[in-house]
Amino acid sequence: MEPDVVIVVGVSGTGKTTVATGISTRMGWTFAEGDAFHPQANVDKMRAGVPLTDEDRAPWLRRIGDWISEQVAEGESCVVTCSALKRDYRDVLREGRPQVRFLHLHDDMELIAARMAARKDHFMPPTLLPSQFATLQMLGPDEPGVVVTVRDDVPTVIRNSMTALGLTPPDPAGEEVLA
Ligand SMILES: Nc1ncnc2c1ncn2[C@@H]1O[C@H](COP(=O)(O)OP(=O)(O)OP(=O)(O)O)[C@@H](O)[C@H]1O
Ligand SMILES: O=C(O)[C@H](O)[C@@H](O)[C@H](O)[C@H](O)CO
Repeated sequence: MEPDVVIVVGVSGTGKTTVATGISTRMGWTFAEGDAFHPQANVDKMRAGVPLTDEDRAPWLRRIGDWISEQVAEGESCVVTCSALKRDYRDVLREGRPQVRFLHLHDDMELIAARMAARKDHFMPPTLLPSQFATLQMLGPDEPGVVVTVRDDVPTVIRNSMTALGLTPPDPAGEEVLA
């Protein structure tokens, strides 16, 4: 069977890591944290409160794409986080990888800013959130995937995301335990 690939996209703080790990656990898929593929210079820049440019993001997107290709080559279904704010970035991730679908987590800036403010030990400062929204191009109806609101609690957002993507956990009893 063809492996499934889900890329969880959206602005910083929208819950990509939280939801992607939830899907990975429930589905038994491999998971990668997109932030781990940033060159150190990108992390330093974001930590200093400076938004990344297209040039900064290019090597990062390539690395994430390479990781996905490795999973597919091994027949592994996978879920990976990557803000992929622009359609061009998502096109890079999809190019040559027909399995890719996007889960775009989204809500208004006020809600996400509050969650970022409460989050500890993360390099991304909440001051960068307005630039994330300014750069964001919403997932288009002609792109593969779904848009899900993140207003609900974590188990509900994970459940809504999986339903929207048509994903059923191999062991349905597992979901209650994890929720
Ligand atoms: N549905 C939710 N309800 C309440 N809090 C949430 C929800 N989803 C995520 N959070 C919290 O919001 C914060 C941001 O979530 P998370 O780190 O998963 O976002 P992210 O999109 O991966 O961020 P980044 O792109 O900056 O790495 C975390 O502290 C997380 O625990
Ligand atoms: O494209 C970007 O501007 C960045 O990559 C960010 O979105 C971060 O990777 C991440 O969200 C940090 O928390």
